Amino acid sequence: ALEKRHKFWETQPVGQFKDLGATNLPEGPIEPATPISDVKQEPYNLPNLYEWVTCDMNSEEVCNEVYVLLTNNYVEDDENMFRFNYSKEFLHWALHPPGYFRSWHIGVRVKSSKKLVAFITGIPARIRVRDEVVNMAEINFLCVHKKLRSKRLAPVMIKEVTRRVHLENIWQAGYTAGVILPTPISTCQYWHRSLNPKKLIDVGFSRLGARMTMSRTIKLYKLPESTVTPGFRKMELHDIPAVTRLLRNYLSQFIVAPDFDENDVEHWLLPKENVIDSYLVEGPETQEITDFCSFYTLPSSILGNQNYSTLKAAYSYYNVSTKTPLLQLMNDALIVAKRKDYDVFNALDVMQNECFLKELKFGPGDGKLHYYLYNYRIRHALNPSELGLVLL
Ligand SMILES: CCCCCCCCCCCCCC(=O)CSCCNC(=O)CCNC(=O)[C@H](O)C(C)(C)COP(=O)(O)OP(=O)(O)OC[C@H]1O[C@@H](n2cnc3c(N)ncnc32)[C@H](O)[C@@H]1OP(=O)(O)O
Ligand SMILES: CN(C)Cc1n[nH]c2ccc(-c3ccc(F)cc3OCCn3ccnc3)cc12
Repeated sequence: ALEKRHKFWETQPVGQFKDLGATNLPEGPIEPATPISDVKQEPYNLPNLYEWVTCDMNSEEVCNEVYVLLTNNYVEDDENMFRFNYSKEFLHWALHPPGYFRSWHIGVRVKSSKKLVAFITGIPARIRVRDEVVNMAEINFLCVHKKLRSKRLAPVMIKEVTRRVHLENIWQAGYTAGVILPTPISTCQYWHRSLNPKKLIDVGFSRLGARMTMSRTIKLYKLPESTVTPGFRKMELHDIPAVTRLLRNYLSQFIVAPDFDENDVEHWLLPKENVIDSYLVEGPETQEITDFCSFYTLPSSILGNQNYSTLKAAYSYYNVSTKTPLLQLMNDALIVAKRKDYDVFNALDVMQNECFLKELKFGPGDGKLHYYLYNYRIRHALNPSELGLVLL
């Protein structure tokens, strides 16, 4: 990463690789906020053929155009065998949290054909860094059509979303990526737990272990039909206050974590079919909520396989254990995911996930996920276990 020139990122208020050794730089904002009147009022220039469009994700038609762009042009694994296939319901959920700004859902169209060829989004989020709660934008879904790659469109998209975020008097952002950019605040490993090993091997996601037969592999990953924890049930509307208390308390131990209130918990954690699943453990006598686990649904398209077109994947989201061992709680999450026909359960090594990954038969993924803050310096990179933030 040191010899690589980052012509765009070297111009941005982010930790720079050249500053890696320096320990005298203060933690916190890199550039000060400016008066809104000093923010560039008009959009950045796009190449002539293209125009900006604000995407109303409440419009079925626009949401579908975004869905089609991402389905064909969004993130692939390193071997280009799979591509994220976020559903329309998922995109609607991901982009409409409390206080969202439609102006932060930014598209680029071809002027003549009106075809959507690029996209980038921001959503507002209160993120605590140590004991500072910072109003940030979470940036996601940056996508340039495969035919328009390597034309330096991404820097323009990034500058435009930055400008629109600044207009709302927000000066920091958080984002994650599979690529190394100046400069990660933490680098996490992702892990996969097979639920449908036969399909995973058929599509090339997994390989049959040495000295393993298919039937031995199926038996290795077998799970019980029903969950084992007494009082384990789906989260419901009336659980929001208790889940908020439980989650806020749990997340307070991490250096970087969302500062969720009840409105945020209602949006991000109340179950939504095929989008977000949340379960909790309610004590028998006291009705006290002692534990919580959640996962989101993000399928991947399987590129070039005759028998299957989609991998149904669950991604570990926020989990809290105060009474039920995290190992047992997450095993119940696996049991639920298997029963709901997921092929694989994914998790990052963030928070306390390290403690269950190996024991629950997760295998390491083939890449890393890097976490970034924009215009906010962290003196030392964090261990994944110091991160309490999961981005979609
Ligand atoms: C205060 C508010 C602040 C808000 C903004 C905060 C910052 C938000 C930042 C965004 C966070 C997004 C988070 C997110 O969405 C989750 S990460 C997923 C990103 N999307 C994909 O991987 C989809 C498939 N790939 C593409 O669509 C294109 O390859 C993209 C569009 C990725 C790059 O298009 P391209 O045609 O391949 O490339 P050029 O246009 O020629 O541009 C090359 C320049 O772009 C830099 N680049 C490449 N990938 C990047 C990435 N993932 N983040 C940031 N920068 C990235 C690259 O280093 C180079 O700059 P450098 O020369 O300096 O090295
Ligand atoms: C987080 N969010 C910003 C999407 C995103 N962008 N870039 C990424 C790179 C890796 C992961 C990731 C995160 C957790 C995980 F268990 C597996 C992952 O990727 C596997 C490789 N892969 C990529 C596409 N299909 C399969 C997500 C992302």
